[in-house]
Order: sequence, then structure tokens, then C-alpha cells
Amino acid sequence: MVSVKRLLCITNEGNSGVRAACGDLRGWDVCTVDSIHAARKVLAQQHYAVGLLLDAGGSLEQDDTERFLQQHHHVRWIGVFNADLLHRPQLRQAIATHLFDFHTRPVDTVRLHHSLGHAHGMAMLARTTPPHLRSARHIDGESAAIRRLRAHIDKIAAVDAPVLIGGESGSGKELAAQEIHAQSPRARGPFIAINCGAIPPGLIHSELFGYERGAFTGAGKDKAGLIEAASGGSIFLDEIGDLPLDLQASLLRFLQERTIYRVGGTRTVAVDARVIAATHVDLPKAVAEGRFREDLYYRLSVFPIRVPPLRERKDDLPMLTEIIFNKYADEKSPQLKGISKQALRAMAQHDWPGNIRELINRMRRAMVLAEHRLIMPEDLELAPKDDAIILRDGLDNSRGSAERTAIWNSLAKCGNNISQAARDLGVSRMTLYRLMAKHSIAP
Ligand SMILES: Nc1ncnc2c1ncn2[C@@H]1O[C@H](COP(=O)(O)OP(=O)(O)OP(=O)(O)O)[C@@H](O)[C@H]1O
Repeated sequence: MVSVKRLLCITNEGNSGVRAACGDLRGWDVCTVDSIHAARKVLAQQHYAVGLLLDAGGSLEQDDTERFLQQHHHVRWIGVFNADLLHRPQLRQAIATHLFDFHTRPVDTVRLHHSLGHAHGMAMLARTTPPHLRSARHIDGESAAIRRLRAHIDKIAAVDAPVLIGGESGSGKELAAQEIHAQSPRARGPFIAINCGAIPPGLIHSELFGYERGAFTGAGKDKAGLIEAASGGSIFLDEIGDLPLDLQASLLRFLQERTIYRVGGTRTVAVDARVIAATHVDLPKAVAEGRFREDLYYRLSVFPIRVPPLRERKDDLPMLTEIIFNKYADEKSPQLKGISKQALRAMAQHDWPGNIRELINRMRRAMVLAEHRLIMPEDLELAPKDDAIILRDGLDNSRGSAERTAIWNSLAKCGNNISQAARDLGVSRMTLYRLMAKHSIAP
């Protein structure tokens, strides 16, 4: 899927000024505004992960601009300035405090485009949404298991202690974390989600804890980390079991003392953020095997909760299916009106190893590919294969179809993550790509 990269540009030089200074911003959907006031209005309506400040006169020194940047710290701001302004201490301080990166004129456009891309990539890893734009999402379902989960969330949301959410992949752990945050007294603060397994090991320390100028090559200025950015709100650490041991020690210190050290820093920084962690691995087992600190495990699991897998709440399937059908109705083929009884029966018999994520993936594909008025089991790739069909199809075709179904199931379960699906199936990524091409399965 290609995601649109959106850029909010604040300048009084108009679109032509942006083009003259920054070159062709191909691949970016640029919104240009001429004042901080206009930028405030745009940001009240829409989320921008990256912002560009084309600043001719050093307006960054003004209180109003600083306040604005402070309020919109979830946007990664990149500044462009005239080099002769940079001797001004107040401007230098403001750049160091509020900006992700800065450039001087004449702009080296290759470097600028690189830094915009980097800012966008980092924002995608952190997936920060400002509170006023976070739409209330709900844990849908009326099964006994989901009612219990909701009742549990209601209680722990009110308490300001760490939470450890367990549950299989795709079962809704992040949604549960969002719900805890949204119902807590911190709801107006930021909710910052980080997948500890997705950030490269070399970056994770500085991303989480920030760094001080000179901490390493390229650390030209102090930078707050994501834990600091979550101050006043909650930080969601997904796949906590993937956190390297040295970072587990730093996280434990933070949980005990509510302070952190930035990388290369010698002074402590006080941070008021609630930690919500999630894992799909068995943490007590990881503790027994020495991969996860026991003291951190006990600190985190003051309030352990478990999101039930979909197979334990199959009563919710008809309701969830309807919600997904309505949510993705724009993508469906025009003649499609609903889902057949046979499809609902096949769903009830399926085990859903990829949980709700798998359900969403199967439904979305079926809604695009279905050729009749109602979704049938085969549209969901859930048609039972009986012996008669295997005999009729012959061994080669049956083998081919089993191969196709296994690939399809695995991709659905892993949310189309090729590396994970290849691991699941026990083949290399190259082999998986080849098999996908053979069976005309699009990534
Ligand atoms: N009860 C629910 N009602 C509606 N949508 C749900 C529910 N649970 C999960 N979802 C949706 O299913 C998808 C997967 O959920 P989520 O990302 O929270 O799972 P997860 O357990 O955190 O997965 P992973 O372990 O892979 O990070 C999301 O699109 C989420 O919105």
C-alpha cells in the first residue's frame, strides 16, 4: 500500500517560494499556509506528521511561534533559515528545542528531501496522533469474553499504574491500550505507540530516551525521545518482549524513579508518562530463559490483562463482520449486498489464528473479489475441501490449491507481512514471492 506523505508548509513566500527553495516535492501532498494562525486552523482539522517552516526573518524566536511548536510537538518540524541568522542565540536555542532538523539557504534539495523522508519514516514508526484528532475507537463485541475485558479496562483506566496486555497477534491489544488511555485521566495527553520489534536495534535507545548533543556522530543537537514526548499521556510499548536487555534496565529505572537519562546525558529528566506494554509472547517463559528481566516483568504486570483470541468469542463474528462490511463498503464490488449464511457458518468453523486482523483481511479481499450478491465461503478462502473434490481435481491441482490456501492464510494472518509469512510457511522470502507469482497472489 502506498501511503500519502503529507507536508504542512508555513511560509509567506507562497507555493512558488516553496518550489524555488525546496525544488520539486514529488511524492508529497503539500499544504501551504502563510501564517502560524492559519497553520493552527489546519492542524485543528487534519493530522500532519511532518511540517516545514520556511522562515525568512527568524520568526522562530517569537513567543507565539514557540508556543505553537510546543503545542504541536507531535509534528516533526524541519526549518529552513538564512545562514546569517544563525548566530542569534535565541534562534539557535529554538531550533535545538523544537525542530527535527534544519537547513540553511541555498537549500541542498537532496539533503532536504532526505530529511523530510526521514521525519516521515520516524513519524510512521511512532504513529503519534494528537488527542483532539484521535477518533474514539471501540472494542466491538458483546461476547462474555469482550464484556469482561471492557469491565477490566474500565477499572484499570482510572489507576495510574503500568499495564501489561497479553494476547495473540491481531487480537486487539493496541486497541485495548488506546481504550485504557482514552478512559484515563490522561486522555487529553498524547498516546504514543511504539513497536519495540520494528525499530532497528541501533536506533531504539535514542528513539525511546532521546539524546544529547554530541552523544554520537550526527547528534548535532539535543533531542527528546518518545518517552519524553508521551509526558502527560501514555506510552504504548508493543512487543515489549523484543526490547534488548540493556534497554529493559533503562525502562525499569524509569518505572521506578519516573526519570530518564538521554543517550550521552548526565542529568536526569523527569517524565510523567504511563507505560502500557503489550506482548504476544509468553513473558514468564522469556524470564525463565533469561531473555526478559524478572524485576521488570513484575513492575509491568501490576495490572495484567488478556485480550481473548477471536476463537474464544465466536459469538461476536456476525456483529464484527457487519461492522467490517460497512466500514469498507466503499471498496466493495457494486453488486455485493451482504454475506451468506454459508459464509457465516464457515467462519464459525474456522480457528482464526490471525484473529481480528485476519478477519478484516479476509473480508476486505472477499468484498473486492466476490462475484455474486452475497459473500460465499470460497470468497473468504474458507470453503471446505472434501475427499470427493480432491479425487475430482486430481493430485496436482489439489496440491496447488492447498499451497495457494496455505500462502493466502499465512498472508492474511500476518497482515501481508512477507517476511513473517515466509517464516510461518518455512520458506525463504524469494520462494514465497515466486509462489505468490505462480498463484497470482498480489502482495
Ligand atoms: N474488538 C474489536 N473491535 C473492532 N476492531 C478490532 C477489535 N479488536 C481489534 N480490532 C482491529 O483489529 C486490528 C488489529 O488490532 P490490534 O492492532 O489492536 O491488534 P494487536 O493485538 O495489537 O496486534 P499485534 O500483536 O500484531 O500488534 C486493528 O485494525 C483493530 O482496529
